[in-house]
Amino acid sequence: MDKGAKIYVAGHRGLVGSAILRRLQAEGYQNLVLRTRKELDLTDQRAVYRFFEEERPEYVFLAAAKVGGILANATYPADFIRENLLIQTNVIDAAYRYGVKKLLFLGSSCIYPKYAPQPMKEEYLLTGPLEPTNEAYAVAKIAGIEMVQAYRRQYGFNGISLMPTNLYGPGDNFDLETSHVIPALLRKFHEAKVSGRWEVVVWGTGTPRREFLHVDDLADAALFLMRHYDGEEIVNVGVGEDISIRELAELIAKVVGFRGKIVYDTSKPDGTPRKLLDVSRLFSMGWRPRIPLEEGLRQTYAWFQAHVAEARGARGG
Ligand SMILES: NC(=O)C1=CN([C@@H]2O[C@H](COP(=O)(O)OP(=O)(O)OC[C@H]3O[C@@H](n4cnc5c(N)ncnc54)[C@H](OP(=O)(O)O)[C@@H]3O)[C@@H](O)[C@H]2O)C=CC1
Ligand SMILES: C[C@H]1O[C@H](OP(=O)(O)OP(=O)(O)OC[C@H]2O[C@@H](n3cnc4c(=O)[nH]c(N)nc43)[C@H](O)[C@@H]2O)[C@@H](O)[C@@H](O)C1=O
Repeated sequence: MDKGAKIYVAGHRGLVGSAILRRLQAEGYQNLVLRTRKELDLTDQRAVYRFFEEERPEYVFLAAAKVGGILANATYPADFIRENLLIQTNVIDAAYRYGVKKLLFLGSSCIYPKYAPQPMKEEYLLTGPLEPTNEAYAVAKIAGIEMVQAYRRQYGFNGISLMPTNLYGPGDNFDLETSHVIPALLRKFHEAKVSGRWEVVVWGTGTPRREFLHVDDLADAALFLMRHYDGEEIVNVGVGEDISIRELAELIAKVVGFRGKIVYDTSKPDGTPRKLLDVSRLFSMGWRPRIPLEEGLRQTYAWFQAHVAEARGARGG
Protein backbone atom coordinates (compact mmCIF):
# COMPACT_ATOMS: atom_id res chain seq x y z
CA MET A 1 0.00 0.00 0.00
CA ASP A 2 2.05 2.96 -1.18
CA LYS A 3 1.08 6.41 0.07
CA GLY A 4 -0.73 7.27 -3.17
CA ALA A 5 -2.81 4.07 -3.19
CA LYS A 6 -6.55 4.54 -3.60
CA ILE A 7 -8.14 3.20 -0.43
CA TYR A 8 -11.84 2.79 0.35
CA VAL A 9 -12.73 2.72 4.06
CA ALA A 10 -16.29 1.40 4.23
CA GLY A 11 -18.01 2.61 7.42
CA HIS A 12 -15.56 5.46 8.02
CA ARG A 13 -17.85 7.17 10.54
CA GLY A 14 -18.15 4.16 12.82
CA LEU A 15 -15.95 3.17 15.76
CA VAL A 16 -13.55 1.04 13.72
CA GLY A 17 -13.76 2.85 10.38
CA SER A 18 -13.03 6.23 11.97
CA ALA A 19 -9.99 4.79 13.78
CA ILE A 20 -8.65 3.27 10.55
CA LEU A 21 -9.25 6.57 8.77
CA ARG A 22 -7.41 8.55 11.50
CA ARG A 23 -4.50 6.17 11.25
CA LEU A 24 -4.32 6.27 7.44
CA GLN A 25 -4.46 10.07 7.47
CA ALA A 26 -1.79 10.27 10.19
CA GLU A 27 0.48 8.12 8.03
CA GLY A 28 0.01 10.43 5.04
CA TYR A 29 -2.44 8.45 2.91
CA GLN A 30 -4.41 11.03 0.96
CA ASN A 31 -6.13 9.13 -1.83
CA LEU A 32 -8.98 7.96 0.36
CA VAL A 33 -12.46 7.17 -0.92
CA LEU A 34 -15.24 7.69 1.62
CA ARG A 35 -19.03 7.50 1.46
CA THR A 36 -21.58 7.95 4.21
CA ARG A 37 -24.46 5.49 4.36
CA LYS A 38 -26.72 8.22 2.96
CA GLU A 39 -24.44 8.60 -0.06
CA LEU A 40 -23.97 4.85 -0.58
CA ASP A 41 -26.22 2.24 1.02
CA LEU A 42 -24.06 -0.88 0.96
CA THR A 43 -27.11 -3.16 1.13
CA ASP A 44 -28.00 -1.89 -2.39
CA GLN A 45 -26.10 -4.15 -4.77
CA ARG A 46 -26.55 -2.00 -7.87
CA ALA A 47 -25.34 1.12 -6.08
CA VAL A 48 -22.31 -0.78 -4.76
CA TYR A 49 -21.36 -2.05 -8.24
CA ARG A 50 -21.78 1.46 -9.69
CA PHE A 51 -19.56 2.91 -6.97
CA PHE A 52 -16.77 0.36 -7.54
CA GLU A 53 -17.00 0.77 -11.31
CA GLU A 54 -16.63 4.55 -11.01
CA GLU A 55 -14.08 4.76 -8.20
CA ARG A 56 -11.97 1.61 -8.75
CA PRO A 57 -10.36 1.56 -5.29
CA GLU A 58 -7.18 -0.52 -4.97
CA TYR A 59 -7.59 -1.43 -1.28
CA VAL A 60 -10.72 -1.88 0.83
CA PHE A 61 -11.12 -1.86 4.61
CA LEU A 62 -14.61 -3.30 5.16
CA ALA A 63 -15.63 -1.71 8.48
CA ALA A 64 -19.30 -1.12 7.59
CA ALA A 65 -21.70 -3.47 9.34
CA LYS A 66 -24.76 -3.69 11.54
CA VAL A 67 -23.17 -3.75 15.00
CA GLY A 68 -24.49 -3.70 18.55
CA GLY A 69 -24.26 -5.02 22.07
CA ILE A 70 -25.87 -8.06 23.61
CA LEU A 71 -29.40 -6.62 23.86
CA ALA A 72 -29.47 -5.18 20.32
CA ASN A 73 -28.25 -8.51 18.92
CA ALA A 74 -30.86 -10.47 20.88
CA THR A 75 -33.71 -8.07 19.99
CA TYR A 76 -33.07 -7.52 16.27
CA PRO A 77 -31.55 -10.77 14.93
CA ALA A 78 -33.29 -10.39 11.56
CA ASP A 79 -31.68 -6.97 10.98
CA PHE A 80 -28.29 -8.28 12.05
CA ILE A 81 -28.28 -11.25 9.68
CA ARG A 82 -29.90 -9.47 6.74
CA GLU A 83 -27.87 -6.26 6.74
CA ASN A 84 -24.55 -7.94 7.40
CA LEU A 85 -25.04 -10.60 4.73
CA LEU A 86 -26.01 -7.94 2.19
CA ILE A 87 -23.24 -5.46 3.02
CA GLN A 88 -20.42 -7.98 3.04
CA THR A 89 -21.66 -9.95 0.02
CA ASN A 90 -22.03 -6.80 -2.07
CA VAL A 91 -18.69 -5.29 -1.08
CA ILE A 92 -16.59 -8.47 -1.31
CA ASP A 93 -18.06 -9.43 -4.68
CA ALA A 94 -17.72 -5.91 -6.13
CA ALA A 95 -14.14 -5.69 -4.86
CA TYR A 96 -13.29 -8.89 -6.72
CA ARG A 97 -15.15 -7.88 -9.90
CA TYR A 98 -13.65 -4.40 -10.08
CA GLY A 99 -10.03 -5.39 -9.53
CA VAL A 100 -9.38 -4.48 -5.89
CA LYS A 101 -5.82 -5.61 -4.97
CA LYS A 102 -6.63 -6.46 -1.37
CA LEU A 103 -9.63 -6.39 0.97
CA LEU A 104 -9.71 -6.63 4.75
CA PHE A 105 -12.86 -8.16 6.28
CA LEU A 106 -13.75 -7.86 9.97
CA GLY A 107 -15.37 -10.76 11.77
CA SER A 108 -15.71 -10.94 15.53
CA SER A 109 -14.79 -13.16 18.48
CA CYS A 110 -18.48 -14.17 18.68
CA ILE A 111 -17.99 -16.50 15.67
CA TYR A 112 -16.51 -19.11 18.06
CA PRO A 113 -18.65 -21.68 19.88
CA LYS A 114 -20.26 -20.51 23.13
CA TYR A 115 -18.34 -23.10 25.16
CA ALA A 116 -15.10 -23.11 23.17
CA PRO A 117 -11.96 -23.94 25.20
CA GLN A 118 -10.20 -20.77 26.36
CA PRO A 119 -8.26 -19.01 24.99
CA MET A 120 -9.96 -19.52 21.62
CA LYS A 121 -7.73 -20.54 18.75
CA GLU A 122 -8.64 -19.76 15.15
CA GLU A 123 -9.19 -23.46 14.42
CA TYR A 124 -12.10 -23.65 16.91
CA LEU A 125 -14.37 -22.03 14.31
CA LEU A 126 -17.37 -24.28 13.49
CA THR A 127 -16.61 -26.82 16.22
CA GLY A 128 -19.73 -26.26 18.36
CA PRO A 129 -23.02 -24.39 18.91
CA LEU A 130 -22.97 -20.57 19.00
CA GLU A 131 -24.10 -18.19 21.76
CA PRO A 132 -27.88 -17.71 21.14
CA THR A 133 -27.94 -13.93 21.85
CA ASN A 134 -25.76 -13.24 18.80
CA GLU A 135 -26.20 -16.29 16.62
CA ALA A 136 -27.69 -14.39 13.66
CA TYR A 137 -24.83 -11.89 13.62
CA ALA A 138 -22.24 -14.64 14.08
CA VAL A 139 -23.66 -16.72 11.23
CA ALA A 140 -23.46 -13.67 8.92
CA LYS A 141 -19.84 -13.11 9.99
CA ILE A 142 -18.99 -16.79 9.42
CA ALA A 143 -20.51 -16.50 5.92
CA GLY A 144 -18.24 -13.49 5.31
CA ILE A 145 -15.17 -15.47 6.38
CA GLU A 146 -16.14 -18.34 4.08
CA MET A 147 -16.79 -15.95 1.21
CA VAL A 148 -13.37 -14.31 1.53
CA GLN A 149 -11.70 -17.74 1.64
CA ALA A 150 -13.76 -19.08 -1.26
CA TYR A 151 -12.91 -16.06 -3.47
CA ARG A 152 -9.23 -16.62 -2.70
CA ARG A 153 -9.43 -20.32 -3.58
CA GLN A 154 -11.57 -20.00 -6.70
CA TYR A 155 -10.48 -16.61 -8.09
CA GLY A 156 -7.17 -15.86 -6.38
CA PHE A 157 -8.74 -12.76 -4.80
CA ASN A 158 -6.57 -11.33 -2.01
CA GLY A 159 -8.95 -10.98 0.93
CA ILE A 160 -7.98 -11.40 4.59
CA SER A 161 -10.20 -11.76 7.66
CA LEU A 162 -9.51 -10.44 11.16
CA MET A 163 -11.42 -11.56 14.26
CA PRO A 164 -11.29 -8.71 16.76
CA THR A 165 -12.26 -9.13 20.37
CA ASN A 166 -14.68 -6.61 22.00
CA LEU A 167 -13.58 -3.10 21.01
CA TYR A 168 -13.99 0.31 22.62
CA GLY A 169 -12.68 3.84 22.18
CA PRO A 170 -13.49 7.29 20.82
CA GLY A 171 -16.41 7.32 18.41
CA ASP A 172 -18.20 4.43 20.12
CA ASN A 173 -21.98 4.13 20.34
CA PHE A 174 -23.14 5.36 23.79
CA ASP A 175 -26.84 4.53 23.38
CA LEU A 176 -27.83 2.53 26.45
CA GLU A 177 -30.11 0.11 24.58
CA THR A 178 -27.83 -0.77 21.66
CA SER A 179 -24.26 -0.18 22.86
CA HIS A 180 -21.60 -2.57 24.10
CA VAL A 181 -20.74 -2.78 27.78
CA ILE A 182 -17.88 -0.24 28.00
CA PRO A 183 -19.67 2.76 26.48
CA ALA A 184 -22.84 1.80 28.40
CA LEU A 185 -21.06 1.72 31.75
CA LEU A 186 -19.03 4.88 31.10
CA ARG A 187 -22.29 6.67 30.46
CA LYS A 188 -24.24 5.10 33.34
CA PHE A 189 -21.53 5.88 35.90
CA HIS A 190 -21.02 9.38 34.52
CA GLU A 191 -24.72 10.22 34.64
CA ALA A 192 -25.07 8.80 38.15
CA LYS A 193 -22.09 10.88 39.30
CA VAL A 194 -23.27 14.17 37.83
CA SER A 195 -26.87 13.74 38.99
CA GLY A 196 -25.85 12.56 42.49
CA ARG A 197 -27.50 9.12 42.17
CA TRP A 198 -26.06 6.45 44.45
CA GLU A 199 -26.77 3.34 42.45
CA VAL A 200 -25.79 2.07 39.03
CA VAL A 201 -27.40 -0.96 37.42
CA VAL A 202 -25.11 -3.36 35.56
CA TRP A 203 -26.71 -6.07 33.40
CA GLY A 204 -26.38 -9.77 34.15
CA THR A 205 -24.53 -11.42 37.03
CA GLY A 206 -21.18 -9.66 36.61
CA THR A 207 -19.44 -13.04 36.23
CA PRO A 208 -18.95 -13.21 32.41
CA ARG A 209 -15.41 -12.53 31.29
CA ARG A 210 -14.50 -10.38 28.31
CA GLU A 211 -11.33 -9.23 26.58
CA PHE A 212 -11.18 -5.57 25.49
CA LEU A 213 -9.04 -3.95 22.81
CA HIS A 214 -8.76 -0.21 22.21
CA VAL A 215 -9.89 0.63 18.68
CA ASP A 216 -6.63 2.47 17.90
CA ASP A 217 -4.79 -0.80 18.56
CA LEU A 218 -7.25 -2.57 16.27
CA ALA A 219 -6.55 0.03 13.55
CA ASP A 220 -2.83 -0.54 14.06
CA ALA A 221 -3.32 -4.32 13.66
CA ALA A 222 -5.49 -3.79 10.56
CA LEU A 223 -2.76 -1.76 8.83
CA PHE A 224 -0.10 -4.21 10.00
CA LEU A 225 -1.98 -7.18 8.50
CA MET A 226 -2.93 -5.29 5.34
CA ARG A 227 0.82 -4.77 4.82
CA HIS A 228 2.26 -8.07 6.04
CA TYR A 229 -0.32 -10.84 5.77
CA ASP A 230 -1.75 -12.51 2.66
CA GLY A 231 -3.05 -15.80 4.08
CA GLU A 232 -6.35 -17.65 3.88
CA GLU A 233 -6.46 -18.34 7.63
CA ILE A 234 -8.40 -15.99 9.87
CA VAL A 235 -6.38 -14.00 12.43
CA ASN A 236 -7.55 -13.22 16.00
CA VAL A 237 -6.90 -9.67 17.19
CA GLY A 238 -6.90 -9.06 20.92
CA VAL A 239 -4.74 -8.45 23.95
CA GLY A 240 -4.60 -11.99 25.36
CA GLU A 241 -6.11 -11.04 28.76
CA ASP A 242 -9.68 -10.83 30.01
CA ILE A 243 -11.53 -9.49 33.06
CA SER A 244 -14.93 -10.13 34.61
CA ILE A 245 -17.77 -7.67 34.05
CA ARG A 246 -17.76 -7.04 37.81
CA GLU A 247 -14.06 -6.08 37.70
CA LEU A 248 -14.73 -3.94 34.63
CA ALA A 249 -17.61 -2.15 36.38
CA GLU A 250 -15.40 -1.42 39.40
CA LEU A 251 -12.62 -0.13 37.16
CA ILE A 252 -15.00 2.13 35.22
CA ALA A 253 -16.48 3.44 38.49
CA LYS A 254 -12.93 4.37 39.54
CA VAL A 255 -12.12 6.01 36.19
CA VAL A 256 -15.33 8.06 36.26
CA GLY A 257 -15.08 8.87 39.97
CA PHE A 258 -18.37 7.23 41.00
CA ARG A 259 -18.36 6.15 44.65
CA GLY A 260 -21.86 4.71 45.02
CA LYS A 261 -23.25 1.20 44.83
CA ILE A 262 -23.18 -1.21 41.87
CA VAL A 263 -26.20 -3.50 41.55
CA TYR A 264 -26.70 -6.40 39.13
CA ASP A 265 -29.86 -6.87 37.07
CA THR A 266 -29.92 -10.63 36.56
CA SER A 267 -33.01 -10.42 34.35
CA LYS A 268 -30.62 -9.21 31.61
CA PRO A 269 -28.57 -11.78 29.67
CA ASP A 270 -24.96 -12.65 30.50
CA GLY A 271 -24.22 -14.01 27.04
CA THR A 272 -21.11 -16.12 26.52
CA PRO A 273 -19.51 -16.97 29.89
CA ARG A 274 -16.01 -16.26 28.63
CA LYS A 275 -14.53 -14.88 25.40
CA LEU A 276 -10.74 -14.77 25.41
CA LEU A 277 -8.87 -15.00 22.13
CA ASP A 278 -5.70 -16.95 21.56
CA VAL A 279 -3.59 -14.27 19.90
CA SER A 280 -0.44 -16.32 19.33
CA ARG A 281 -0.85 -16.30 15.53
CA LEU A 282 -0.81 -12.50 15.39
CA PHE A 283 1.78 -12.08 18.15
CA SER A 284 4.10 -14.51 16.36
CA MET A 285 4.06 -12.12 13.39
CA GLY A 286 5.50 -9.43 15.68
CA TRP A 287 2.41 -7.35 16.48
CA ARG A 288 1.49 -6.21 20.02
CA PRO A 289 -1.25 -3.92 21.41
CA ARG A 290 -0.04 -0.71 23.05
CA ILE A 291 -2.92 0.74 25.08
CA PRO A 292 -3.55 -0.76 28.55
CA LEU A 293 -7.23 -1.04 29.51
CA GLU A 294 -7.26 1.57 32.29
CA GLU A 295 -5.45 4.13 30.12
CA GLY A 296 -7.82 3.41 27.23
CA LEU A 297 -10.85 3.81 29.50
CA ARG A 298 -9.57 7.17 30.81
CA GLN A 299 -8.99 8.41 27.27
CA THR A 300 -12.41 7.16 26.11
CA TYR A 301 -14.10 8.77 29.12
CA ALA A 302 -12.42 12.09 28.27
CA TRP A 303 -13.70 11.71 24.69
CA PHE A 304 -17.20 10.91 25.94
CA GLN A 305 -17.22 13.98 28.19
CA ALA A 306 -16.05 16.26 25.39
CA HIS A 307 -18.23 14.87 22.60
CA VAL A 308 -21.27 13.10 23.99
CA ALA A 309 -21.99 14.36 27.51
CA GLU A 310 -21.22 17.94 26.45
CA ALA A 311 -23.47 17.74 23.38
CA ARG A 312 -26.31 16.21 25.42
CA GLY A 313 -25.85 18.94 28.04
CA ALA A 314 -25.97 21.63 25.36
CA ARG A 315 -29.20 20.13 23.98
CA GLY A 316 -30.57 19.78 27.49
CA GLY A 317 -30.60 15.97 27.03
N1 LIG B 1 -17.42 -2.79 18.13
C1 LIG B 1 -16.93 -3.98 18.48
O1 LIG B 1 -16.80 -4.29 19.68
C2 LIG B 1 -16.51 -4.96 17.42
C3 LIG B 1 -16.67 -4.71 16.07
N2 LIG B 1 -16.28 -5.65 15.15
C4 LIG B 1 -16.48 -5.41 13.72
O2 LIG B 1 -15.88 -4.21 13.29
C5 LIG B 1 -16.64 -3.65 12.23
C6 LIG B 1 -17.00 -2.21 12.54
O3 LIG B 1 -17.74 -2.16 13.75
P1 LIG B 1 -17.98 -0.79 14.55
O4 LIG B 1 -17.09 0.25 14.01
O5 LIG B 1 -17.95 -1.14 15.97
O6 LIG B 1 -19.49 -0.45 14.16
P2 LIG B 1 -20.22 0.97 14.10
O7 LIG B 1 -21.66 0.70 14.28
O8 LIG B 1 -19.53 1.94 14.99
O9 LIG B 1 -19.96 1.45 12.61
C7 LIG B 1 -20.51 0.77 11.52
C8 LIG B 1 -20.41 1.64 10.30
O10 LIG B 1 -21.05 0.95 9.22
C9 LIG B 1 -21.85 1.85 8.52
N3 LIG B 1 -22.98 1.17 7.91
C10 LIG B 1 -23.88 0.37 8.52
N4 LIG B 1 -24.81 -0.03 7.63
C11 LIG B 1 -24.49 0.54 6.44
C12 LIG B 1 -25.06 0.51 5.15
N5 LIG B 1 -26.18 -0.19 4.90
N6 LIG B 1 -24.46 1.20 4.17
C13 LIG B 1 -23.36 1.92 4.42
N7 LIG B 1 -22.75 1.99 5.61
C14 LIG B 1 -23.31 1.30 6.61
C15 LIG B 1 -22.32 2.85 9.57
O11 LIG B 1 -22.71 4.04 8.94
P3 LIG B 1 -23.54 5.18 9.71
O12 LIG B 1 -22.53 5.79 10.63
O13 LIG B 1 -23.95 6.09 8.63
O14 LIG B 1 -24.65 4.49 10.41
C16 LIG B 1 -21.08 2.99 10.43
O15 LIG B 1 -20.22 3.96 9.91
C17 LIG B 1 -17.87 -4.55 12.04
O16 LIG B 1 -17.63 -5.47 11.00
C18 LIG B 1 -17.95 -5.28 13.36
O17 LIG B 1 -18.57 -6.51 13.22
C19 LIG B 1 -15.72 -6.83 15.53
C20 LIG B 1 -15.53 -7.12 16.85
C21 LIG B 1 -15.92 -6.23 17.91
C1 LIG C 1 -18.48 -7.50 20.43
C2 LIG C 1 -19.57 -8.47 20.79
O1 LIG C 1 -20.62 -7.79 21.47
C3 LIG C 1 -21.78 -8.54 21.84
O2 LIG C 1 -21.50 -9.54 22.74
P1 LIG C 1 -21.08 -9.30 24.23
O3 LIG C 1 -19.63 -9.55 24.37
O4 LIG C 1 -21.95 -10.11 25.12
O5 LIG C 1 -21.29 -7.74 24.37
P2 LIG C 1 -21.74 -6.60 25.34
O6 LIG C 1 -20.64 -5.63 25.34
O7 LIG C 1 -23.08 -6.07 24.97
O8 LIG C 1 -21.90 -7.29 26.78
C4 LIG C 1 -20.82 -7.84 27.48
C5 LIG C 1 -21.26 -8.26 28.86
O9 LIG C 1 -21.48 -7.08 29.63
C6 LIG C 1 -22.72 -7.18 30.31
N1 LIG C 1 -23.26 -5.83 30.60
C7 LIG C 1 -23.39 -5.33 31.86
N2 LIG C 1 -23.97 -4.13 31.81
C8 LIG C 1 -24.17 -3.86 30.49
C9 LIG C 1 -24.75 -2.75 29.83
O10 LIG C 1 -25.19 -1.77 30.42
N3 LIG C 1 -24.77 -2.81 28.45
C10 LIG C 1 -24.27 -3.88 27.74
N4 LIG C 1 -24.32 -3.88 26.38
N5 LIG C 1 -23.75 -4.97 28.39
C11 LIG C 1 -23.70 -4.95 29.72
C12 LIG C 1 -23.57 -8.01 29.38
O11 LIG C 1 -24.69 -8.57 30.05
C13 LIG C 1 -22.55 -9.06 28.92
O12 LIG C 1 -22.44 -10.07 29.88
C14 LIG C 1 -22.41 -9.15 20.67
O13 LIG C 1 -23.06 -8.19 19.99
C15 LIG C 1 -21.43 -9.91 19.80
O14 LIG C 1 -22.01 -10.13 18.58
C16 LIG C 1 -20.10 -9.23 19.62
O15 LIG C 1 -19.43 -9.37 18.61
